[in-house]
Amino acid sequence: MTDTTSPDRITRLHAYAEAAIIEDDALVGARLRGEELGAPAISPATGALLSLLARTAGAQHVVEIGTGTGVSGLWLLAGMPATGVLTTIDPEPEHHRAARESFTDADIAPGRTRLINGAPSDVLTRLADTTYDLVFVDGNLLSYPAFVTEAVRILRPGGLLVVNNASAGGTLDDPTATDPRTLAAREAATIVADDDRFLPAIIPVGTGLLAAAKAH
Ligand SMILES: C[S@@+](CC[C@H](N)C(=O)[O-])C[C@H]1O[C@@H](n2cnc3c(N)ncnc32)[C@H](O)[C@@H]1O
Repeated sequence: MTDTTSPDRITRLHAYAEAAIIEDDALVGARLRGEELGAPAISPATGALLSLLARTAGAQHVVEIGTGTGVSGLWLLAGMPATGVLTTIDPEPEHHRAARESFTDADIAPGRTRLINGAPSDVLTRLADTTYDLVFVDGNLLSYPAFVTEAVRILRPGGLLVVNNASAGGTLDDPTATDPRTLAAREAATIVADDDRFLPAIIPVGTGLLAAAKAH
């Protein structure tokens, strides 16, 4: 009988999940801008899953931490209703300029995106409690505990928290890894795991997604 848990098979399945997603010209352009500016984007399969989650959550009001050049934003917008608004935060003005180009290329109406340039930890504290349908956390791993704490606060009941790079680049499950990035990713996961209002799951796509639904 085939061993469905063999490392080879899992690696092939991951490769298939990524290769099965064909990105359109706007996404390809956004990804290229990210490579040029050193802002690595989520993987295609992660993007497809973000769209799926946004659509199933009926996400009208979405917050993204770590805009980059707009790859994850485009995937989120693709799953949101046409009236949905993406609020996306990044400290780098150059990344926001590139993301604006990406959104324009994809014919995203200007009113559908709110790009806030600033330190995400500061900007997040200004967002209202229990308002947002979905919060996508990306960007600086060291700040994940602060981001997740704020995300928990601003999500509405029934809202969805999605944390990118939940494996901290693959070190999270290594008990000997005690570097600050791994510790921060563990702390962020623990905040969610210890909060009885959340139903979490780790999804092995890209570098790992932590998804958690807030109780109604
Ligand atoms: C990995 S890229 C984001 C990629 C984007 N989410 C995507 O998939 O298209 C990380 C972004 O986080 C931003 N960033 C830098 N420092 C940050 C911080 N302290 N907090 C949050 N984001 C930060 C960077 O400017 C960069 O645009």
